Amino acid sequence: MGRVVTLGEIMLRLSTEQGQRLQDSDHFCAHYGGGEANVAISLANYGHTVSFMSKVPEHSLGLAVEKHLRSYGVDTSLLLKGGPRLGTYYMETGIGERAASVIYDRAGSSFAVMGCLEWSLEDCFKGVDLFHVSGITPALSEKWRGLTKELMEAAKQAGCQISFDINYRGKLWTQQEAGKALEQLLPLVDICSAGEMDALYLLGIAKAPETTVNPLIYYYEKMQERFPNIQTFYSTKRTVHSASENDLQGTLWMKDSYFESPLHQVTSIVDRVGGGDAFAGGLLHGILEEMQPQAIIDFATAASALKHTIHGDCNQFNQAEVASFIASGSGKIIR
Ligand SMILES: O=C(O)C(=O)C[C@H](O)[C@H](O)CO
Repeated sequence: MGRVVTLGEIMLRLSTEQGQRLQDSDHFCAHYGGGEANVAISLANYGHTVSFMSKVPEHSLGLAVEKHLRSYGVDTSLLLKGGPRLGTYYMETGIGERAASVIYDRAGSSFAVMGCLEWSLEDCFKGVDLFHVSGITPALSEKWRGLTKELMEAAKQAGCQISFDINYRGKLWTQQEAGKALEQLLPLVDICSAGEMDALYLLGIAKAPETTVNPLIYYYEKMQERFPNIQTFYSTKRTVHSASENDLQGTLWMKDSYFESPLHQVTSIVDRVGGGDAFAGGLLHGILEEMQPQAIIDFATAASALKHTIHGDCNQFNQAEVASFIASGSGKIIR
């Protein structure tokens, strides 16, 4: 089992009941979530030793976040307390033809307004195998662009592998801002979640020629040419039939070869937020456990499919449960 640190913002999510509009709701379901916190929880579920680096206010909501993380076995010794507020987001839950929609209320949060690194970096990364970050953090402020890079450099110097999920959030920054930041950050990365849209719109890679048999392989190769330090790329291919029915397939570029999982026909989706984080968590688990590439992508995709059956942002299945879901062939899998 590995030792992992993830960094990012965690928020209170308030979501409507299915069939309700946000403006008409008189009650909400409360969950806590954030891309990198969700990955931390997945990895802790699989038995890794995981710490989550963030900052939350010193009041009941900060305490609730701490309890949430600890309930999944995530170490909170790097969770700083203080600052003005906890970021929040509202979700109008989707159903059928109507997709879910999100409103962020996170400006000025304790994490977003951090102006310097308040951790002792030597202690953070000593003995740590993997440091996981996502593009959500540098999107929060100009300051965080620099701080993210400093943290990645410190982790790298301490011998950690660096995992980065591009996780582009158009509500937080423009494609130009993201592209510029990625040029700075990706040279430090070993494992990267990036797909066709990221290659085209953030990294400025030209569209694959019409004759390309598998454009994704083309984009993975082009991204690796640009950032040869990145040995592993991964992403999901999702076909959305409705808010409650998606086809999901995981893809992986590793050891200069392409792997893809069986196609999962995910129906009766309860909550797809965090599906990508469950996928990343499964992928990183496979890498930490030195599984074969095909087994890694199968595990990660199955973990993501399972997450879609659970309310809230985080994956709540352990290693044995994901493995038995794969073994039973349950769910609709097309091979
Ligand atoms: O959108 C964000 O910034 C979040 O971190 C909220 C969710 O937890 C995240 O989108 C799930 O990937």
